[in-house]
Amino acid sequence: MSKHSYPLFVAIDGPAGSGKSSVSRAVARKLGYGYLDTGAAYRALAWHVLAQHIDAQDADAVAGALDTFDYTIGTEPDAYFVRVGQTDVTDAIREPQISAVVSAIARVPAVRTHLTELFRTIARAVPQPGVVVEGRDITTVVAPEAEVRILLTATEEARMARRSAEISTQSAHTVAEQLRSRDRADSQVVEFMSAADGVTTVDSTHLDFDQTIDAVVEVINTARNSQ
Ligand SMILES: Nc1ncnc2c1ncn2[C@@H]1O[C@H](COP(=O)(O)OP(=O)(O)O)[C@@H](O)[C@H]1O
Ligand SMILES: Nc1ccn([C@@H]2O[C@H](COP(=O)(O)OP(=O)(O)O)[C@@H](O)[C@H]2O)c(=O)n1
Repeated sequence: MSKHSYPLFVAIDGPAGSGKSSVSRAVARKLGYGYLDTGAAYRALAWHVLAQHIDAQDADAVAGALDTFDYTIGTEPDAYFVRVGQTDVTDAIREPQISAVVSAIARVPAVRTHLTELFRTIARAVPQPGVVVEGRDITTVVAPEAEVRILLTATEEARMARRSAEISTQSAHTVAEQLRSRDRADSQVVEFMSAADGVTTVDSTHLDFDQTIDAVVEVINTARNSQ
């Protein structure tokens, strides 16, 4: 199959709370593209590991859990869902107990290799003319050849404030501490705090949500026009 029969690949990376999921989904909706949230797969595997009473710190046991990991995700921006087997885990994977162990799951090399392949397969299969794929290592590992590569950033202060506004069950202090410690753990595995060569940075610190969407769409349009 020639390269042009695949959807246009928009790769977006960034730290927790930078707006990757919400902005990517809105951009996909606006452009009529598919949307792939890769963090959901790491979270769903963490959910599966906990459901199987596997120790999340036991790398071999976590890698073993991939054999029974039956994962489905919706790539329509308006019909997002995440399933493991027959169980809808869309909301369950956002719970604090999942966020607390997901970095341990994500540092297992066999997990990263397996999920990276899965992301490439899912992204290629979307029916739309393009796909927005967001995570931590999309611009660098999953799709370094992507037509559009963006690092979405915001100051730590802005990211913490946005995330704690979403979570009412925990104090702002707890949310900030957990986010900071997850970013620290994730940074040891993949680089997502600074842009790799050829990656365009969009800093949303002083942009509101709609302005951030416009900034990302502009990067996509510029890249498309130069191809
Ligand atoms: N530019 C922005 N200005 C204000 N709020 C934003 C902006 N971008 C994202 N948000 C909000 O911040 C929160 C975190 O965004 P989210 O997409 O979950 O981040 P990530 O996927 O990077 O962790 C959401 O409530 C989202 O609506
Ligand atoms: N491409 C990716 C995406 C997520 N992840 C891992 O999955 C976790 C959850 O990702 P997420 O995108 O849902 O996290 P948020 O930033 O949205 O809270 C991250 O903390 C990473 O440990 C990863 O390692 N590589």
